[in-house]
Amino acid sequence: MLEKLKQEVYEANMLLPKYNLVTFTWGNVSGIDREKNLVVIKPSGVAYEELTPEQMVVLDLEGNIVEGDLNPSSDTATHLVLYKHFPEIQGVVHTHSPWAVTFAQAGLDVPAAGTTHADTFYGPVPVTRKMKESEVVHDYEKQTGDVIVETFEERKINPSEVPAVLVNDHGPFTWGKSAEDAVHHAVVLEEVSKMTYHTLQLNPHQIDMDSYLLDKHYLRKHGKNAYYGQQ
Ligand SMILES: O=C(CO)[C@@H](O)[C@@H](O)COP(=O)(O)O
Repeated sequence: MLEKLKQEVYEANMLLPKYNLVTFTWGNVSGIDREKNLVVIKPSGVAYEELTPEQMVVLDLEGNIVEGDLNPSSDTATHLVLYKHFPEIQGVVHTHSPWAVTFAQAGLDVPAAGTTHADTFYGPVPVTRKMKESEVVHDYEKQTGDVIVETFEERKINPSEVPAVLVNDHGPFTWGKSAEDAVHHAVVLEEVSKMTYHTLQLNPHQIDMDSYLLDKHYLRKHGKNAYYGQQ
């Protein structure tokens, strides 16, 4: 079942070591079939060198395993919350990539500091609030997803325009129109986090780019005015 999606999700997972986004097994990618409402995700704790498409785990949106011999990623419940609340997304990525984690651990947004950022993210990549003890001890992974959704709702951020978040004290989640697209956003987030960290060292003032430049760079690649199609 879902052999094509399993292959796509497997290939997207293998992009994480290719782009140096994971150490050991600190990351996972999933994809969804929106017609069947089934999610395919990396199994928990399996080394990338040993990963195969057949090992991908299939679940329904309530987290019931439909197919697979291995345990799904421990972050599965967070992925499921994102699929339920952001209906336009088809892939989700979680990593512990170091520059994005640096901002998450500092409890800071990644500000929109230049055009590299603006080509992909239409504004700062937000950091969530810290999680409460009750949220950590009970249903931690689902509550992680809930805190991400809360952040986008409270700050009125469109998840299609900013397809990434930093979970406070933890790390990045990204999403996209496919599993591969979500990995693309994870790569860009890591690169802009690194650049912005260094920019802040050189000049901690006036780091936010002008809104007209943000508009120019984001809108020429995305939305109805995109002149060379959707990215
Ligand atoms: O967030 C964490 C650990 O803090 C997990 O994403 C990471 O260890 C990967 O777990 P899985 O192997 O996907 O279960």
